[in-house]
Amino acid sequence: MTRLAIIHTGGTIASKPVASGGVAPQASPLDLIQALPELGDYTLSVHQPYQLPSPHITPQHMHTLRNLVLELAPNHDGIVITHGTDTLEETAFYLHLTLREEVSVALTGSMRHALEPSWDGPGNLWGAAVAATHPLSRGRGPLVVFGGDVFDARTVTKTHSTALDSFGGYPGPIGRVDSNGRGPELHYFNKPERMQAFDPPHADTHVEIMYTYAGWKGEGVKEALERSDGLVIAAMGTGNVPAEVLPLVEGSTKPVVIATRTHAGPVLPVYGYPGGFRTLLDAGCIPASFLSAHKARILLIVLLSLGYSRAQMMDAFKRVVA
Ligand SMILES: NC(=O)C[C@H](N)C(=O)O
Repeated sequence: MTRLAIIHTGGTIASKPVASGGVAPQASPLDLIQALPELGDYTLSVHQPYQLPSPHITPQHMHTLRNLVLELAPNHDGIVITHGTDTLEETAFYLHLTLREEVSVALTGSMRHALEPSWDGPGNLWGAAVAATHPLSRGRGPLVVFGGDVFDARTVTKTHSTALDSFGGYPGPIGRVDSNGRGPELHYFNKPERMQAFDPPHADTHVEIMYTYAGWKGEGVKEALERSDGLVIAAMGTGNVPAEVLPLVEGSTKPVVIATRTHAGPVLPVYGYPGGFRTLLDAGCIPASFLSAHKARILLIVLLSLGYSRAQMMDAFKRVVA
């Protein structure tokens, strides 16, 4: 039988109402497993390194998870990780950066909890189990499976705060898993680009994100650079910031990465006015390419923990989005 490991980390898929009000991740992993009889087709091993709402997940939790995946991979045909949806894409990207593509991992979660009439947990778990163990998935790196869509970990993002179909991203899904009435059918349209896996010793470097807005004069940049190991700025458009921000990052000894706050597209050195991305490049900033600010932060954490120089960081950011 196909050997499947399920790693439960919390999130709405593991949540139920709590006495203090609202819902929180408190359910036993067995509740979810029992809700999906199809898991009887697999030899299962069940793991729960922590049980957290995903806003409580830190990069160090991601690193623990990555080590657990490495431990389980040799004895399983696929690994599913259940996770809260709020930071699922950050964990998926950490795994994308730190696992070799042969390791078959699929992350999933749910938008409704088990006591709501439309609980999407079992269906999403089923899709993730099919994708994680399917021979066609091998070599595609960590995947995110949600509502039948299969996404690669680099481009996927949460696009809606409540809808069941809450994951998307640019350019979109790379595959689709459905039931044909007798069993699963998985199709791929695309293969994610991969790179060599980084092997960071830990993930506890401190990187902050600042978000640009019209009229920002760079309040907080100096303090953020003082207390952190590096900074990511979610800049406007192709990577531009108000003129006042330029002198604050110029010649910084800490790495400053520039991403775009738009939902898709790269940063590019088009504009040469003060604060235009061309001037930020001249000031020593590192382009995040197509990465969102929160994914650029994950990559910067990995590179800092490896002790990369600024030139090596520039190169790594280029290669992650080849
Ligand atoms: N749908 C969810 O899982 C959201 C939840 N707040 C979490 O990320 O843990």
